[in-house]
Amino acid sequence: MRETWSPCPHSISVYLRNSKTQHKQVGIFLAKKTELHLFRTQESKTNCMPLCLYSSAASKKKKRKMGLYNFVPKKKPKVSKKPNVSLSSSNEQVGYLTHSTTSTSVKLSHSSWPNLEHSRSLFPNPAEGFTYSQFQRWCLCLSGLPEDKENMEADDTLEPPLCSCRMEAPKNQDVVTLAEGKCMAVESVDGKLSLCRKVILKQEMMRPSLRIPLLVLCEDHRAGMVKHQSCPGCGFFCRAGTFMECQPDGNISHRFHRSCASLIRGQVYCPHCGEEASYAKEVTIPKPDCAVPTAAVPAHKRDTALMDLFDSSPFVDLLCCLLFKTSIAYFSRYKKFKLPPKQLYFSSKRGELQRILHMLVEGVDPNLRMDSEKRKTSLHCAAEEGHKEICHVLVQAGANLDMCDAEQRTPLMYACENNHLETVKYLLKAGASTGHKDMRGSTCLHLAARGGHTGVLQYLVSMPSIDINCKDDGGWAPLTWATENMNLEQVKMLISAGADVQIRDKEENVCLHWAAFSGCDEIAQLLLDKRSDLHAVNIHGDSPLHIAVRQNQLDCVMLFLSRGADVNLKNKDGETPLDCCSINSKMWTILNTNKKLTDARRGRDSLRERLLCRDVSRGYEDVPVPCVNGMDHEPCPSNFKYVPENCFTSQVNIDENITHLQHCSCKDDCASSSCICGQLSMRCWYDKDGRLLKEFCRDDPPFLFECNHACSCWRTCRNRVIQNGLRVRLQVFRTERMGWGVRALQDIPEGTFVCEFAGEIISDGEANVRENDSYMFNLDNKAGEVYCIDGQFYGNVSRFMNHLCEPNLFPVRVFTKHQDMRFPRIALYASKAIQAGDELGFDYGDPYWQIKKKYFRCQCGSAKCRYSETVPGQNHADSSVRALGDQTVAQVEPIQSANTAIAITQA
Ligand SMILES: C[S@@+](CC[C@H](N)C(=O)[O-])C[C@H]1O[C@@H](n2cnc3c(N)ncnc32)[C@H](O)[C@@H]1O
Repeated sequence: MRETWSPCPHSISVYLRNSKTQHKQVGIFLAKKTELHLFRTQESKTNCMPLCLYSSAASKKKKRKMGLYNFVPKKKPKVSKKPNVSLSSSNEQVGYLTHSTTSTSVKLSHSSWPNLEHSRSLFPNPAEGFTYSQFQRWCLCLSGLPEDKENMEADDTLEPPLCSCRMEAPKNQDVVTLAEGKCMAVESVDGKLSLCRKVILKQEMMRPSLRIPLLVLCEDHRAGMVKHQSCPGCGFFCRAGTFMECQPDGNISHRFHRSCASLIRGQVYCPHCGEEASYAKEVTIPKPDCAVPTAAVPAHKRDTALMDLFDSSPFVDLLCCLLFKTSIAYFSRYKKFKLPPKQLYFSSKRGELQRILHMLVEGVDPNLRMDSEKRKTSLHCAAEEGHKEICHVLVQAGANLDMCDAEQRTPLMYACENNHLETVKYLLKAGASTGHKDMRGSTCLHLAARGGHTGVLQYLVSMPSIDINCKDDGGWAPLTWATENMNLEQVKMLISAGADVQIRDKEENVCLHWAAFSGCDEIAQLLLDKRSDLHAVNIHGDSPLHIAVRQNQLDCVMLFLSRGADVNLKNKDGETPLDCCSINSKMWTILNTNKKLTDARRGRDSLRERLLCRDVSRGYEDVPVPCVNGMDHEPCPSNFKYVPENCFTSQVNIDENITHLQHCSCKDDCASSSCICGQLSMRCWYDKDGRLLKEFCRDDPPFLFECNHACSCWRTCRNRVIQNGLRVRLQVFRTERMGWGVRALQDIPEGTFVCEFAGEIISDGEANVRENDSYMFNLDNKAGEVYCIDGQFYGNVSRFMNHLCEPNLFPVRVFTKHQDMRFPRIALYASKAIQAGDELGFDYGDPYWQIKKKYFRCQCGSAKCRYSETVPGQNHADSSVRALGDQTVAQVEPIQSANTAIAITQA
């Protein structure tokens, strides 16, 4: 047995030497300012009981040598006054305590531990094999914490620690196995760290620094250890670069980093020999020819990714995975102290990393819930406190990232709520889900927005999986929270990340209502610039102006009035904004003046854009489709029934047989699917945002086949877009010359699915006998009976879309639930980037205009208009308006009527 064990930082280990000069650890000391407590190791059954030391008369004073544990103080103590435990009354020293953090050395004599006989009976039998255990001082001391610097500084017995470069520990098969028989040394070469993975020949372990566990080393590094070439401060081998060298005598030199010198009471000492470091010289070691390749750092992918996060700690950076695993294996052989499992939670709260490691080694369940703490786990607690490293250790030990506590919150939610950006980053990179909702329906994004944590919010919105418009139980989206909190920066960030300014809460308030409520005119202005509806009303009929007046938010009131807010708008109680403030107040005067001016301009104002209907879809779409008219007195169209999808009004047998389809097995992308008939490609044409890929041919678009119930993919698979319905904010508006039209209320990127052309599917025969063909879209099926979609009686928002000679939409035939080629769905996609406010339209096609040009000309107003030339004898300007729902059989022959149905251009 060698005399080779060394304590880790913060620990105080006590060793006994028997008559054969063997050392035996008998307990752990907890040092406080004025007292020492010795706790028994595993051989004794009772924990935390002060004990006394076994006395050995054979102990004699020896010179303190580096690399060897000994039981006497240094011959020439550098910094020491009398130990605070008065100890020896004779030469019968029995123990030497090394406290490596504070470099405290304490001599013990049996005179200070009078109950000698009692203690002896509790000690292990020296005949038994040696065991080793190391614990942090604070691990066992409920009152003393690891960084109890005050206590440490006050200790009068400070003395520099010595290195253990020449010590060797017995081999440990677990460590060798986990190190895969490769060297665990870390080299510092010109400031860069690299992990040596050379094959080891000897399995005995060494310890370059007391801060790290015992390592197995290759022959090269073993030799380097013996030559004191590793720095005892950090444990890295000083291979090349600038280091300090202490030369206590001519033959030997001790290398260390300047910053790793031992500092005691303002004095620096060599961390190898304890000599004053002022004698040490700075040396620059040239790079060796065969430096360890830097690429040889840990292989495990996940850990490598996670280690990137630990930039504050180079040691954890490089060795986290490897050493954690070896530590686990190492410590697991020496289970000595049992802490109650709940301690894991409290240690996670306090950031007690090493204690957590011990407990996990002891087998404490990292997913243990604390009933008294809302059933949180330790990971919840570490995330809440922002202890990133502890989160990592817990996750490595098997903690469930997405475990929910009693409030249905995940650890990530706590990190977000408490603004721990680094922990948030770590948990997300480790795979935490962003989609969870707590008991109030809040997601991480809500919590970050609610708390005003801009950094966390910014990071979250950059995650592809995030649903930026997700609502909590109050119907509030993150943008609503940011608006209510008056956080302009967050509002800007959320809007630029795609947040919907028109999103409504449970009371139908839009964000502008909340900006009015909180009185932030800058945010209100931003929302209005992003086309938020100034006249949106909530379930009480209150407009943002009502709210701003009631809250006495003068700046917002002025802004709304300057933007044309309606001072005469009545809410459900019949109140105008003027009724919401006290007569003759400043607010009242402003509003009253505005009202007078408004009334004076009534004639012109009567044609100002009015909201005719909040949602022409009557709630059938996921997003409302408002209808406004600022052009004439035409009321909201009501002569059709809104249908979000195609419908049949006569008996049609759709072939729903899709068993001949090879089921799609996509997970991330659907490109693997095969065709159904040898001609049709079932390739997924959508990108991760559900937009058509750039290479999708717009001039001659192929059929699209979306995944359906027969596929083996998830409902969330990316090859499902049009089946998810309308997602884009649209508005029906009165155009100047083309009757009703549709405009975008938001920016729409190219390739986005905008809406489906939905209506009543009728046969060609039926189309021929219908009087009005203005809303027909020819399905142009090649085989079997010919069908078209008529939006006249049954239709969705697309029935209002006009022809544009410079279209911004193009139609594509899409199949979702069936593959009956007679009945494709017609999906309209953005052919270019569309800005909020732009009218939306597609090309009705040449065949349409060949017939229609006899009756009216195109009014799209484009400089590139192809169908605007006047046909002699026709009053085209008038006919265009007449054509909107007025076209009769008299104007278009039935057979022509069917032929002029809008068709996909290329078809
Ligand atoms: C599908 S509807 C479009 C909605 C229609 N504007 C309305 O008010 O209901 C098609 C009809 O709109 C009119 N229209 C569409 N695009 C036009 C254009 N570029 N020029 C003139 N009229 C157009 C024609 O009367 C056409 O028959």
